[in-house]
Amino acid sequence: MIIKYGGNAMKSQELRRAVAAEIAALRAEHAVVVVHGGGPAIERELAARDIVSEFRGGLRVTPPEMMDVVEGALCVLNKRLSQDVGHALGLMGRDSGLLRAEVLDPELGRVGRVTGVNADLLRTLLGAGLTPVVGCVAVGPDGGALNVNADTAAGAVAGALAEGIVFLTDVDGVYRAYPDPHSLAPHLTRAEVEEGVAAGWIAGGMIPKVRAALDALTRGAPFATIASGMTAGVLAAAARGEAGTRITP
Ligand SMILES: Nc1ncnc2c1ncn2[C@@H]1O[C@H](COP(=O)(O)OP(=O)(O)O)[C@@H](O)[C@H]1O
Ligand SMILES: CC(=O)N[C@@H](CCC(=O)OP(=O)(O)O)C(=O)O
Repeated sequence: MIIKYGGNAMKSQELRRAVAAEIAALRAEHAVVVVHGGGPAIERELAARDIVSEFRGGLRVTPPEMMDVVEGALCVLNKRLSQDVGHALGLMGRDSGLLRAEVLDPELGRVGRVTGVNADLLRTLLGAGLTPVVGCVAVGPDGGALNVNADTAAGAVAGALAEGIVFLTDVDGVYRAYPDPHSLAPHLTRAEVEEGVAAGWIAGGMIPKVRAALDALTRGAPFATIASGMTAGVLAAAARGEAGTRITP
């Protein structure tokens, strides 16, 4: 199972440790790959350098000189997360071509579109009893780093391994009338997701998540679920289809 773990589900050290404990518990029954982002950690490092960043279509415009700061922040987080999870190996997408990418749009700078995943490396690590913890920086055709939205990176990994994925975030799933928690959709089809994005009831940071979920399903993942990282037992429940919003083809 692939777990996408992003900024909103790691707001405090307590939450980070709680999610790590959930992941460790899930390993008793499932081989697990963690793919993480860390928007707030990136923001902190940029702010410390008086750098203001701009988002277009949910993606951080990443000029070349900003890339080192983004990568540095994610690398530090990667080591913390893999230590929290235990029996883990923290890697960036740049290691051994784990995530290969090309420039998505020159206007966005060093932002990548994933073109390949080294699934064999992930299978080797899993076979050795290690949990890969993957940071969302890919290697580009020029050998340099590319900044990939972590939802997109996680969806690509789930598709490459043809395994289910859970996107952990700070809401219980996709609401039909955000932020009314009673409007949580337990299931959404591809057509309903497309309608939600077009109509605007799926917005902001939820758009890359549902798009990555659909991409994973297209590539062969058996399920894609969006769920809250703040709920105890969420991963086991999501694996059974009993938590969050499960997106189906
Ligand atoms: N229909 C919706 N249902 C739930 N959340 C939504 C919806 N539309 C937009 N959102 C927003 O998407 C956010 C989750 O995306 P994001 O902040 O990028 O999460 P993360 O940092 O965990 O990747 C929610 O906190 C909420 O503000
Ligand atoms: C291109 C792009 O936008 N990359 C993201 C990568 C981190 C990320 O996606 O982190 P969350 O999962 O916490 O949102 C960024 O720079 O913020």
